[in-house]
Parts: sequence; C-alpha cells; structure tokens
Amino acid sequence: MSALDSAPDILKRIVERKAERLEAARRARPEAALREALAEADAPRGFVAAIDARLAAGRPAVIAEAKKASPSKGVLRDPYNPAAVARSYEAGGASCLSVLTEADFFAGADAHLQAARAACTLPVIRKDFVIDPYQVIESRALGADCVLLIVAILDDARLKALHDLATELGMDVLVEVHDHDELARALAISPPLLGINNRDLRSFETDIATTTRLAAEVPNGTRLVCESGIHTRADVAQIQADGVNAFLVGEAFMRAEAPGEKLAELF
Ligand SMILES: O=C(O)c1ccccc1NCC(=O)[C@H](O)[C@H](O)COP(=O)(O)O
Repeated sequence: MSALDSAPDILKRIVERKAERLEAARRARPEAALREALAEADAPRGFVAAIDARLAAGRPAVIAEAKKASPSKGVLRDPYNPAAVARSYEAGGASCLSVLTEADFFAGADAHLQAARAACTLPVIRKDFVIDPYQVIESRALGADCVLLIVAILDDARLKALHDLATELGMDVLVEVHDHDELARALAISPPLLGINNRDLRSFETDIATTTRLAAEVPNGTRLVCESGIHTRADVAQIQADGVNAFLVGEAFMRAEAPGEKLAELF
C-alpha cells in the first residue's frame, strides 16, 4: 500500500486533483522551460533564518497564513486581497508568510503568492500539496522561499527527494506531521523545520494537545512549528509551556478585519 492509499479521503481527493492539474501544467510548460525561468526568480529570502532570528530574540516566531478558504471552514475572507494581507501581517510582526496556492479546495492561486511576496519583505512558504519535483521547481520559479512537504501524502523516498531538491534550489522546507508514525518518518530525514499539524485531516478535528504529545517525542534541538487551531492567547501560552515558540496561524487572522492587528493581539 502506498502512503497515498492510506491517506484520508479529503487529502486523497486534493492530491488526485493536484495530479491532474500537474499534468496539465507540465504540458503547458515543460520542466526544461520551468528550469530556465529559475534564473529570473528573486533570490530566496531565508525562511528558517527569519524564524531563528525571532526565536533568538526570545520572541514567538509567527508564520502568518493567507488563504481565502479551506475545506473544513469554507470561505474565510471575502473580498480577499493577498497583497493587503501581507502588508498587514508584516506591520503586525509576522516572521514569515504562508500563502495558499491550491485552487480547487482553498481558492488559492500562484498569483496570490507572487502578489503577497511582492508587497512585503517577509520570506514566504508556498502552501500547497507538493507531490512531484515539478512543483518544487515551479515554487522557486514563482519566488517561493520555502515549500511545505506533508508526510501523509509522500512515501519515504519521495519525501527525501523533494526535500533535497528544494534545498538544492536554495529553499527551506517545512516538513509536516500529524501523528507518531509520520513523525518517525520525518525524523529519518532530520528536517531543519518540523511542523506538527494539530488538525486531523481525516475528521478535520483540531486539538492543540497534538503538539504537546508529539513535541515530547522530538529530539532536543529540532525546530518545531505548531500548526492549526491557534485562536487565543491561552492557546499560545499552552504551546509555549511545551517549549514550542513558533506558530503557523491562518483562520484566526483571516477572519479578523485587520489580520496583522489580530496577530499583534495574539502574540
Ligand atoms: O484546513 C483545512 O481544512 C485543511 C484540509 C485539508 C488539508 C489541509 C488543510 N489545512 C491546511 C492547514 O493545515 C492550515 O491551513 C494551517 O495549518 C493553518 O491552520 P488554521 O490556523 O487552523 O487556519
């Protein structure tokens, strides 16, 4: 059984759709042409370096997420202006941005990443469902500084290959896990940045105690990011008590009129 066969239905549907779109993209712009575009891309902004700088200053590092919608919550922000959101996040003290580019389930677009990155000086992670080297190259060509690799949708060999390719292209990588087995697989590649997603993508149930449980299994010195379901200062304090001081937050900010002000209030 492949990693994908055991993936939850929504994730499976997202990845199936992604594979279709990937083939269309490959036909429209073959990989050789994409690689040529790399020369035109803006130099990577250090994503991990920005997190490290904030943590070294003894402050929480916030990866602030821009997304119009999500499968579990529907439309979060309408109208949605990624450039305005990026400026608001930078003013509010974000360390990095996360921008959804997945179109069919999150109403994202590649142009959202480009607009958000152009509107600020923050490093940006392309938040998408990366399953193929083509998408890693495409991410850098779009200007992404970091890519997300979700362990649940990758087998071990592919996880390592995509991680290594992103690193070769000068990007950072956020390796995301949700449970004990995924964590063990992620740790096998010693990821420089490890995300614990509190959301169970099978049920959409979100429990920040997931970070508490898994953080206890992570070797000292691993850079950890707590992802999903952070809504209150009490949530932040609970995670900080586990020794984790980097956060990826979307919904709580996207529902606020001024996302950056909400960020400053929470952190
Ligand atoms: O959020 C979903 O519904 C979802 C469904 C299927 C795959 C991924 C999904 N979300 C991605 C994320 O993990 C979140 O966008 C991110 O961690 C921010 O979470 P939140 O602060 O709860 O918006």
